[in-house]
Amino acid sequence: MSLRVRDLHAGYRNGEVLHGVDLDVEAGRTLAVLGRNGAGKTTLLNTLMGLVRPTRGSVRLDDRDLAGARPDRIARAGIALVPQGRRIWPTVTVREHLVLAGRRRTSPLWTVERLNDLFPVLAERRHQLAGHLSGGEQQMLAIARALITGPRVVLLDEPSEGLAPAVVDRIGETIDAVTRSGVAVILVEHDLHLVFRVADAITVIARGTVAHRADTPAFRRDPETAHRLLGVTT
Ligand SMILES: Nc1ncnc2c1ncn2[C@@H]1O[C@H](COP(=O)(O)OP(=O)(O)OP(=O)(O)O)[C@@H](O)[C@H]1O
Repeated sequence: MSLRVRDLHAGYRNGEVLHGVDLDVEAGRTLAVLGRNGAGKTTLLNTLMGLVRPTRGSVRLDDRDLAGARPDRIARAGIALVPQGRRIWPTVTVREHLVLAGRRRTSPLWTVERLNDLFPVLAERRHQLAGHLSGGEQQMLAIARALITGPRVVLLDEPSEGLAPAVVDRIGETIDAVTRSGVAVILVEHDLHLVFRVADAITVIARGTVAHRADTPAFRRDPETAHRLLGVTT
């Protein structure tokens, strides 16, 4: 399985945001997408999911081009988004989240039992309202809700946002478990500690284009590039 994105253009009424993005990710690998605020990372994930309509380019999952397809068709083809801010439903229980998402299941890879093993806290709290979970637990639920649909590619938008370091470590372990199952991950993330821990490769977006690409060890050996493109000291 591979996802190949070529020359992707997309934006909003007030203008184009992505000006021809290329990226590739394979089964069982994690690609991190980095960039300064406003670079277009969320727009990229939302375009891959069909929530923003591309104006040009291709999004090939194996031999199917999904560019321009509706989100439900993209989900059925095997792409799932864990959105920025998690978007869980506060007044719905943990179990109901998984039951509702499980109706859209396209593969039996991630069963409820398997998700319970990966997220024992969600199993314990299955009858609680999601709004009563901690931020970390809500993020686990958002990831579980994506996995239960049986995706081949999971798009994660800033999963560490607002979480304590120990909880971010758990997110890292979760991403490792997801890729070990053969699923590909595209991770948009500001926390470089998490990125360096889980990503095989890194693509940096600047002003809607790919400014840099490297495997993670090479990126770590090049702090000047990280500083120039991201404004951070690694
Ligand atoms: N719904 C929208 N309508 C119009 N413009 C938008 C919309 N969403 C984002 N934009 C604009 O698109 C550009 C890219 O935003 P985007 O959220 O994709 O960046 P980002 O790299 O994810 O930033 P951050 O790291 O802050 O989340 C910004 O200029 C933003 O103002």
